[in-house]
Amino acid sequence: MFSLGRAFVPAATRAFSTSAPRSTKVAVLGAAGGIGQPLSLLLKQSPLISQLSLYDIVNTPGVAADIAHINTDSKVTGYTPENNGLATALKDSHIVVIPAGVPRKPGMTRDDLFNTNAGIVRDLAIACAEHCPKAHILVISNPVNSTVPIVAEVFKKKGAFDPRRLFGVTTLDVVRASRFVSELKGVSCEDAKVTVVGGHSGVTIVPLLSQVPNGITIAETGAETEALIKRIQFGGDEVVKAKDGKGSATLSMAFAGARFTQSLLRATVGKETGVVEPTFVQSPVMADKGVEYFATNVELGPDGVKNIQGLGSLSASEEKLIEAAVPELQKNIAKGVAFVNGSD
Ligand SMILES: NC(=O)C1=CN([C@@H]2O[C@H](COP(=O)(O)OP(=O)(O)OC[C@H]3O[C@@H](n4cnc5c(N)ncnc54)[C@H](O)[C@@H]3O)[C@@H](O)[C@H]2O)C=CC1
Ligand SMILES: O=C([O-])CC(=O)C(=O)O
Repeated sequence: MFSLGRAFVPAATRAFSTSAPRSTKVAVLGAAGGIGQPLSLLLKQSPLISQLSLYDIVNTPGVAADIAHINTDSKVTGYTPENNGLATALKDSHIVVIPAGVPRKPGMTRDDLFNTNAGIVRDLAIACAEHCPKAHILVISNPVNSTVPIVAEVFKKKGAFDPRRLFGVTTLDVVRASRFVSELKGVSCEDAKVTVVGGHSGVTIVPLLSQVPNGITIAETGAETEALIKRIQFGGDEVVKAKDGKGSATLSMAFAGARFTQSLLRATVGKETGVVEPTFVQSPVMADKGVEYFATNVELGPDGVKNIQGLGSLSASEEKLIEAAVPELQKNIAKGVAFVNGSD
């Protein structure tokens, strides 16, 4: 489990710095945005990163200059499209995190972002496949259920696809679910661990509340449980509404994105074993239902995806939630695949 104290405070940086690898470059694409800036700030605190490479179409020099003054050991560089900036930003990257693209406004679904974000993600994926084909690609840009297949199809066309290295970042769903359960039950977030599976939009977000450990019991049915499930599935809308036209979750997403990136670094460069995070990956779990990508808990290893965990035992209500997620996921995934394959 990610822990601020362990991973991100300067004291921990000093404690870990002697064993940190000499050259681990992490690139953030969309680094000047609402998510990109705080995410880059949090990543600057990671002792497992030696170079933080910040790319955006605007404003990156300022963001990079600012973050570069923080006295942790990593070097920060900023790039815009000028002077072949994207290629330089990506070259030799171990991880590329992608929060580039537009966020929702009230009344929009994540799928409504497809028309703008699909092209942005496709073009960035082409650049990744050309300049850092072995990098781990972490997709934050929505709609995640479609943008992850877009990246996969681009990499397949370039002969560079390795499903162990492509991740849709769904960490915010478990971060939220944990917080909501802790509020409802009056328990610590540390204890309120919620497995969330499926995808990253509305009904495709499926919390497995019957599996919450540590003696926390949540009724299978009833108004309280229904409201909790709805809140987890539509937590993003809560933020979009509160921001009232000024975007969607940025700070909690930066926290979640930093947690996932740090976990992947711990497993890949830190060679730590037993690192498990939920993530939307090419997965056998629902393949027999025609769903090629699916989020479950995944054990991360030196090459990325090491072991995709199954669903465990489900209540009858959870079976129904998964059934409801399947057609939506099929549609979202097919849309992403068609976008790349129809765009030659
Ligand atoms: N996976 C998840 O759980 C979450 C995903 N998101 C998604 O993350 C994305 C970004 O959200 P925000 O940071 O709030 O948006 P934002 O608009 O504040 O920032 C996006 C940044 O992307 C940059 N950008 C646009 N086109 C680019 C390109 N071709 N190359 C590089 N950079 C480019 C923009 O200049 C801007 O700085 C949205 O699609 C949003 O829906 C948001 C929250 C949670
Ligand atoms: O709701 C949105 O559009 C942003 C997002 O993915 C989230 O907050 O989970």
